[in-house]
Amino acid sequence: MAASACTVYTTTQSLSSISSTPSKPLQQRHHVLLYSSASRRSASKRRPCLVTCSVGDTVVIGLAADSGCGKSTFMRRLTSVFGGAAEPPKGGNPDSNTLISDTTTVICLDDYHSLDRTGRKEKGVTALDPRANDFDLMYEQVKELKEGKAVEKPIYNHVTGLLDPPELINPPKILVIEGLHPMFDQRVRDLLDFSIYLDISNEVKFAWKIQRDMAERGHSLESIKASIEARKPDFEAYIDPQKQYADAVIEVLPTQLIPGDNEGKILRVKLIMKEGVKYFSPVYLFDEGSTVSWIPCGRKLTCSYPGIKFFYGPDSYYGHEVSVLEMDGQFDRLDELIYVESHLSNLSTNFYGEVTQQMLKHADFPGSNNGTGLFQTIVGLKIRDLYEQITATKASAPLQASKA
Ligand SMILES: Nc1ncnc2c1ncn2[C@@H]1O[C@H](COP(=O)(O)OP(=O)(O)OP(=O)(O)O)[C@@H](O)[C@H]1O
Ligand SMILES: O=C(CO)[C@H](O)[C@H](O)COP(=O)(O)O
Repeated sequence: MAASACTVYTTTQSLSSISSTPSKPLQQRHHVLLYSSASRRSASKRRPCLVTCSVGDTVVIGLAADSGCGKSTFMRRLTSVFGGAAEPPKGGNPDSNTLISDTTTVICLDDYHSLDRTGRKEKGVTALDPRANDFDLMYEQVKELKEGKAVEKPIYNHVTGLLDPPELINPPKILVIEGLHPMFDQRVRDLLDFSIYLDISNEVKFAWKIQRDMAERGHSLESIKASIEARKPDFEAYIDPQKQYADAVIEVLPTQLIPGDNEGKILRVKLIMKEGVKYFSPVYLFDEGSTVSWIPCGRKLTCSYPGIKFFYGPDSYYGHEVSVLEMDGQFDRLDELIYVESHLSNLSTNFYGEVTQQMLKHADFPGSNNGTGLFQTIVGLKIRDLYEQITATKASAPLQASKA
């Protein structure tokens, strides 16, 4: 990685001298944030790095999905690929949505809600509606972080439904912005080095919501149905269209191995990978560019009913050339995944069996026995590879320039 340490700033140094002048005063754009004016003022300031920071080295990843679609689980798999645990900022707001590890910082875009729960109710808008979100601030802060500058990011408190005073976010090596709208605003989209969309079909979303909200949160079946229905129009208008911009889409559908199944327990999962994306080369099964249908069950892979079926082939997705890897069914024995792994190529692993090792390490995470866990792990490894390629390119750039 390029060892381009930036200036060590002091807290007394004028902020305007170290950050570009915004097009309009930040205070003006904050008028709908509901926390106190003192904390609002501090949110509008960008605090410089207090120790050292790297300039423009932050790789930015976008992860879009509706609520309850597995973003947190995916993030836990991703941060694990880089090693070390991800934790909320130390000594900060206990209801912070941010997760920090040695390499990654994951920020939740719910923190850019410009209307709190009451505000949304009064205005009759959902959190999915762009009018309930501050895209100007999101753009400015993601840009600042990408440029190696620290920001004071607001916090949306899911416990109280209020906007809490902001928290300091230092520029990490990898910034993940996860939530409802990472690809909605073109300015934010253009800052992303890689983007992922978790596309959970309505049937599966419903099954997962029931599992979680009935078992863990005590909601009734009727209230879950009502909340899904209420979100649908805005989901279709503002969230779902973002998948056309994603570099990788993980699509989760009911199985086709059991006709008429609507339990949502056995899943058909597709990994849709865009061709021609810089620093990203799609994974393939057996032979790159061919169309392959594969049932691995037999002597080397234990499969109980209804078995496992893989598919791989080229396709078109929103007018883009893509490669699709699909897995229908679930593993009986996770250690046998090595057999499947050995038939996949371009996995960007550091050693043979790394995918299987990662999956075994997190066998207790939801989706570990099916394509959701497998493809999330693979995308995590591809992101590590992308990060390593970007930083290697940056590190060699001054060398190339000095040779010229
Ligand atoms: N791959 C999976 N297989 C089965 N169930 C899953 C899977 N991923 C997530 N779930 C279910 O969905 C629930 C929500 O998952 P998770 O917390 O990762 O989603 P989220 O998108 O971060 O949710 P939220 O935005 O509401 O915080 C889990 O508790 C689990 O019940
Ligand atoms: O879609 C969501 C993203 O997670 C939430 O519903 C949104 O952030 C509002 O949160 P809450 O329901 O806690 O007020």
